[in-house]
Amino acid sequence: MMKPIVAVPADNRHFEGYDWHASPNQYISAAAEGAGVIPLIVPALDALIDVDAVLDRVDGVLITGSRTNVHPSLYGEKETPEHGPFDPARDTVSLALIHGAIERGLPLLAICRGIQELNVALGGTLATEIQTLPERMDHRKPVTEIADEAFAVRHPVQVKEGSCLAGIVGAGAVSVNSLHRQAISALAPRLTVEAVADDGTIEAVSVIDAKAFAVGVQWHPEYWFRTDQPSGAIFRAFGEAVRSRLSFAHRLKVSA
Ligand SMILES: N[C@@H](CCC(=O)NCCCC(=O)O)C(=O)O
Repeated sequence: MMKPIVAVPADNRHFEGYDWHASPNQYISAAAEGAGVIPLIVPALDALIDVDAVLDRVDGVLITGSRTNVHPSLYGEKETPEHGPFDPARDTVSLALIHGAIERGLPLLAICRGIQELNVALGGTLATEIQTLPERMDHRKPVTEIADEAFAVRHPVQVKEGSCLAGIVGAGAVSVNSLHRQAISALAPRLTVEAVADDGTIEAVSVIDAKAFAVGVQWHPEYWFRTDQPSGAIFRAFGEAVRSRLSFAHRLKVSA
């Protein structure tokens, strides 16, 4: 069977004097090696990207984390300095990929900014600077230049019995890393909670009645997919869902 292709929305970045459509290697490598798929970075060019044309050609969607935040106007809030920085072109492409993947039954894995985009795409809201809210832990990235320290496992989440994630990593406590200052506030009506942190932060969700794997996690399984069992299992499960979608589409084509 052909290798499946998974769409990954790019971030807009400026470095070396150029504007780039870029995606961090940790997601691209985890998709290629951990899930066994071909990652296809989709430029964040706002409405110039025909997302339907992309979705016609791919077998799954991986939404990455990013330092930027979803623009608050997309969930009905006024912009403040605390909401930034933004990447509105990524918002446009990413939210369209999420909508399209769910509609078409393409497997979807959404990580960090990705779970936040998934919640906003389906009508939920986000809280910002969650470390300032009563009884909440500090979920922000540790201050260090060493990536292994920044992405080190920091706190447990409780994975719910009977959830999609429990079928992958087991129910109960799973240790995760944490590099975010926003989190889900009002949960979108089509989402169900799969895991929570001890301070009540929603750490994982899935789409109710999804036609395929459709999971979001607030942590970063992509960083440790080679060495951490639950992280590797999430990427393997995503890869299996994508392969089974490709073989289903292939069978349909052959029988047509
Ligand atoms: N902007 C959101 C999303 C956080 C996220 O995706 N972090 C990954 C970036 C990690 C880094 O800073 O290197 C938030 O802060 O909640």
